[in-house]
Amino acid sequence: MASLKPVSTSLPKYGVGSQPFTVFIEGNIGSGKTTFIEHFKKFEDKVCAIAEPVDKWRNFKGHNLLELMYIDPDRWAMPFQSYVMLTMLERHTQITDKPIKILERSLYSAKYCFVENLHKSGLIHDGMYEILKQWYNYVEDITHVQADLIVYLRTTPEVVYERIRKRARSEEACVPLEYIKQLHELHEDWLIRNRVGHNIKVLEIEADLDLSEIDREYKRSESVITATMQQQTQRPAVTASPSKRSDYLG
Ligand SMILES: Nc1ncnc2c1ncn2[C@@H]1O[C@H](COP(=O)(O)OP(=O)(O)O)[C@@H](O)[C@H]1O
Ligand SMILES: Nc1nc2c(ncn2[C@H]2C[C@H](O)[C@@H](COP(=O)(O)O)O2)c(=O)[nH]1
Repeated sequence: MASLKPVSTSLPKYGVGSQPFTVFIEGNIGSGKTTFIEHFKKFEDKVCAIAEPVDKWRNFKGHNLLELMYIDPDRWAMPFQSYVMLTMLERHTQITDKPIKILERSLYSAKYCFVENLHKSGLIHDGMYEILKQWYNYVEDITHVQADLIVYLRTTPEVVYERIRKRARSEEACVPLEYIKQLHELHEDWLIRNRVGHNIKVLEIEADLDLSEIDREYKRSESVITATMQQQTQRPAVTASPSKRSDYLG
């Protein structure tokens, strides 16, 4: 059978020019991403804030895929990851008329942290891993993923482990500290050591700070988001019309 031709690099990607300045909020489980995004809801006239679709994962046509992934990863980690990819891609391509889009997590944390960890831990077979990687490569070949800034809620595993226990999400009841440590190192490889060689600006937030002290970090991130947007609008707008970039926080 003739081999499929590779996707032509000359074809325009789906979604080019359709997305505004886009920020990913990344961090370990329990690092405070949802709480951080709630803080930005007060800028709702300028910010389209999109939470991670955990509810979709916990009830997909009556199936709790998140729970199935945790209790039977050999069987359910792969289908769970494929549904994560679908739901995250829906968010990356979601249209908004607001000048700033803030996403909780991204295709990239699923790829570089969770899928990597499942494979390193032997919870997904090499064949499954290769299928998922090929899906990621194809999706990135044909779809424009707007990524202008990553806000990394940097934490220590022990701190977030306690937060997860207090939050007491039933599906996470059996998550061991070792799993959180593995995810921490993969976030550090990706966002601090830049082992994947991405060129997205990363803002590191001290997310171990308690709720009573972290406000200063939220304020700092507002300033960096605004400043990064201004720097970008001084360069020719490549992937979104300048009009989408005219407004700022504040
Ligand atoms: N800075 C913080 N200090 C202490 N607890 C926090 C902080 N941020 C969030 N939490 C709490 O920790 C738990 C996880 O926060 P959440 O925002 O759901 O994290 P994520 O979305 O990253 O999993 C929640 O119970 C939340 O109330
Ligand atoms: N196996 C995977 N699990 C994932 C992925 N993305 C999120 N998750 C899990 C981790 C948590 O139990 C829950 C929500 O994450 P929070 O950090 O918001 O608490 O979903 C993934 O890609 N693979």
